[in-house]
Amino acid sequence: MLEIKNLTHYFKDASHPLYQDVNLSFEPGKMYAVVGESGSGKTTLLSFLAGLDTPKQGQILLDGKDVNKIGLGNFRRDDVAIIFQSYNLLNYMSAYQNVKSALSITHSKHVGDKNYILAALAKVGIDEANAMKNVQQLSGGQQQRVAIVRAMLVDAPIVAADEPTGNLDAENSSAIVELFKNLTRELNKTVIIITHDQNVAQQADVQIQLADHQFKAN
Ligand SMILES: Nc1ncnc2c1ncn2[C@@H]1O[C@H](COP(=O)(O)OP(=O)(O)OP(=O)(O)O)[C@@H](O)[C@H]1O
Repeated sequence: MLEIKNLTHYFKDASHPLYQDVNLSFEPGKMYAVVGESGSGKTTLLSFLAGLDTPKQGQILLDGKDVNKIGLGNFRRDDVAIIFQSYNLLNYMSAYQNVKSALSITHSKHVGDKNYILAALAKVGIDEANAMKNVQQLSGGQQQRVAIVRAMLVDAPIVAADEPTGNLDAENSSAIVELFKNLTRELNKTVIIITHDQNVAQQADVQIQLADHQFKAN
């Protein structure tokens, strides 16, 4: 379980904190949507949960262990996979090679298992012919499906996504979130998505609203 304990953060002025003494837990097998007005601190929160930055006060714990004790480098490599709005696939490679190289970097036991990778891509609607094409020949929705498979198949228990449907139309975006949700349960991941899209947020198991220096989960 991923936990936030007594988190307080401000950038310049301690008397105007972005968050003040907040606590929150994220369970495996659940998808969380982080929502809030522009400037409410969604991206900053994700940067703490993904080990990219450290809050001024408080702790981020994974299974009871402070991520600073795990080491932020180790935490980022072993425990977190990140998905970006712009997919961030390696654009000189095929979909298959993109997933395979992520499994290789993270020393996954599935790295040599071509059928395993192709089956995962097929499940999200990328057939073998598309899996072997250069990713630049795929549509935006298809590329985001590849990015999701890539993040979900590595062993990391946490998947963090910043506006993963920001570049997609409503239909594609709903399909992508449904896919996320199914994979979250199937692979027992903790998935945390920042979104401005109310429809996306409503598909999550838990919505976390950032407002007035606090987090409200419902
Ligand atoms: N490195 C920084 N130095 C100073 N202020 C920062 C820094 N990063 C973010 N901020 C400020 O902290 C606040 C929260 O920023 P953050 O990007 O987390 O908000 P957000 O909710 O993700 O916004 P948006 O929806 O517009 O992306 C903003 O007022 C921003 O200007």
